Amino acid sequence: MMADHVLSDLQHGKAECRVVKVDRASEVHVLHDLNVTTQLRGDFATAYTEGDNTHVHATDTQKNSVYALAREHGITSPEAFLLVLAEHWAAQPWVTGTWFAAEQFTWERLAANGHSFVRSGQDTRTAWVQTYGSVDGEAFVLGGLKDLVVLKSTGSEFHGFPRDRFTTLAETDDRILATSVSATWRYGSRQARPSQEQARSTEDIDFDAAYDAVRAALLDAFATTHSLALQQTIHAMATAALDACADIDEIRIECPNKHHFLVDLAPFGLDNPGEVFFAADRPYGLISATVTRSGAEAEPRAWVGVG
Ligand SMILES: O=c1[nH]c(=O)c2[nH]c(=O)[nH]c2[nH]1
Repeated sequence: MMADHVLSDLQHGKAECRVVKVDRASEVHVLHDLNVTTQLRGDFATAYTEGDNTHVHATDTQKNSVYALAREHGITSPEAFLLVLAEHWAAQPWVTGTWFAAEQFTWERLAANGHSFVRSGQDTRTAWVQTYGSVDGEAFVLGGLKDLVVLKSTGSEFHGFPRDRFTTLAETDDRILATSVSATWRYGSRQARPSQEQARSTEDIDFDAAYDAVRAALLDAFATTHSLALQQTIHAMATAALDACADIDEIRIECPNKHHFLVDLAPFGLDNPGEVFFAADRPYGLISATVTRSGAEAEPRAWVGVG
């Protein structure tokens, strides 16, 4: 009976290792505050079928590796740190693939001295690295952000949509457009190799500069696009990001449409010329798209397991 069943998609690792690294090279300290998840793929089947753990790299060991490699290699950016983890784990026995994710929280240094900080920014930076094969196999790097909440109080319209017997939505040429942007982008494949030789090419990429350029482009496109639909704004943000950062080949954006409904104040003898809104929290529209640089190849393996 057992032989009829097929075991697949084995992965194990440690979720949400919170690591805070303080660079103390000068009196002006630098903080990196990450939430790291590790996952290994490989020849681990006998742990599942027989409880034989001979090949199982304990999730506790994976957690320890996060802290030890932070000390040995430092943390410059979430992407670079995940590449360090990938290089380490891809070289271990029985590992045929790896998957790492990180969130990075932002701290802003206070003016008083070099070692006091305030958490800043509601949005969170994200990154993923995954590898296929052992040391010289292929690796893919994604960067991103989530919870980037933006709103414009005019410059947004929505009309021309089909009407059927269930349609009640009024057409509008002036509404609030509000959303919480989740964006994930793929760095060009030349950057991503955990082997010694290819690791050098990852040094060519300034992941922090790329992140800053993409985030700024997303915000600028949101603000400056006169929107006829959130779909159009998403497309404008994605193309602006690709134009702003040559290091990325593909970007996925998902946006909830955070509806703001004009309140009918007529029962109170008041007009409402686009001033008083009810901010609904649910249900919300949910709109997404991927835009790939012209001529770049799609890399579905980069996105496996990335929600
Ligand atoms: O920008 C929008 N896109 C839609 O697809 C949609 N659907 C809807 O009801 N309102 C909106 N707004």
